[in-house]
Amino acid sequence: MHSLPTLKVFKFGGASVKDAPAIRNLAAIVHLHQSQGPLLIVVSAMGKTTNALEDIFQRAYTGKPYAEALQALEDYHLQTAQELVEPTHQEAQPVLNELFAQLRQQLSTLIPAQYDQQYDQIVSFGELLATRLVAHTLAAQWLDCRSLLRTDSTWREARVDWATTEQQLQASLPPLLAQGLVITQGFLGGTADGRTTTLGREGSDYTAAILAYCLGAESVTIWKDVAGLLNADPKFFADTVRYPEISYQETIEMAYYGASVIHPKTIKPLAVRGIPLLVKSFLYPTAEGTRVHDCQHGLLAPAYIRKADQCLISFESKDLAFISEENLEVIFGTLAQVRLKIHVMQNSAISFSVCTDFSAYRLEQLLSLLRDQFTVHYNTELVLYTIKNYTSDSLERLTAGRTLLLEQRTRQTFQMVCREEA
Ligand SMILES: Nc1ncnc2c1ncn2[C@@H]1O[C@H](COP(=O)(O)OP(=O)(O)O)[C@@H](O)[C@H]1O
Ligand SMILES: N[C@@H](CC(=O)OP(=O)(O)O)C(=O)O
Repeated sequence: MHSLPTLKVFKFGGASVKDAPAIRNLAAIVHLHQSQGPLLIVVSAMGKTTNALEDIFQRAYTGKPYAEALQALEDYHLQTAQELVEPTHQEAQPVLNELFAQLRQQLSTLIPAQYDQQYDQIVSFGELLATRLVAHTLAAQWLDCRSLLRTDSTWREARVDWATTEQQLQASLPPLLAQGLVITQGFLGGTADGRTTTLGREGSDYTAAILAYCLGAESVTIWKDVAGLLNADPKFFADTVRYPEISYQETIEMAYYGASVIHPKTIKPLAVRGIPLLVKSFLYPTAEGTRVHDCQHGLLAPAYIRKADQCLISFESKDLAFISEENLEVIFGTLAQVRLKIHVMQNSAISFSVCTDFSAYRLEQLLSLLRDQFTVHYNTELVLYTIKNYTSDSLERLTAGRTLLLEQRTRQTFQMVCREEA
């Protein structure tokens, strides 16, 4: 493999490009590091743009009005461009106008019955817009990663074609990086026939890891609004502690259980090639942060992980038959078919329960496929909590005053499903 051993990959997420001051702060961080070797910058959509695009898409797909929401999104981008100093504004405005014209055109010609595919074509505009703005601000090269990051057509959660992606990136990136900074989009990929795919919500961290893996980079840094990888989300827990260093394995488990600071697919490619992941604060860019790498450490402080918007679905066989391997095969097959992922499962004699993300659309599909065979009950607006490396104190802290709908524990990990706090 032709690696770029001094290449650093920086990933800036929605919070770090949410407005003009944030983009200026990004530029300051980049300027600090620019002279230290080649730099590849991965950028997500601005602020909550992906949520806004999801909403606009949903409205357009179901025939509801969306013009106002689309105008607000356009104003948000143009206003941000305007607040950035010249020549960013002059240069970026026609590009943003052109992208919004394309978006309007695509929204008005959505193809029915291709929900997930159409979703990717629309929601991907967030990253296209943000990267244009950042590239103009930094006067840097803009790379459309959809032509290089090859995926299959598993819409909304595309799988990477590693061999093709590696070969294409290795052929294209070194000459570009030799000329200076390169800005590209997180979250997006492209099929062999040129259609846009997305890698799953919050997938830009994963993009950074894919690029680093394929180019044999020195490190990946993800710039966040927190001090590093903490033992809990500070938005929901007081007294969090930062892990100064942590192993790939611990991190992969935390991300898998739902620590949303790192996309769960990010770690594996980095671990395979021994590339460290640095989680750093864009608010305090010179502070230490967290180094995720191949390291040994003692027992870590218990990690509390909160996964909101969960749904607990239980299936009972209609004839009081026991839950058998045959029944489970049907249930698993149907969950896979409607693309609902199981986060926790439990069975009793005649009932089988799974905790999944809530999606009204996918739940309705599931019910229509299984209603004849099973009695299906479900509860929504639930939270799945996990404690890794739990202690009796941490269990007490989390469970006090809560009614649990489901509980499970192994030697290191405790999980419970309960109602969303009011
Ligand atoms: N264990 C954790 N450590 C640090 N932050 C966490 C953790 N779990 C969840 N978070 C949340 O992750 C957020 C940062 O991730 P995210 O919002 O995805 O960043 P971005 O979209 O800007 O890349 C933090 O603001 C914090 O609320
Ligand atoms: N913009 C996409 C991809 C992403 O990774 O975003 P962020 O880096 O802001 O989590 C999303 O919101 O899902």
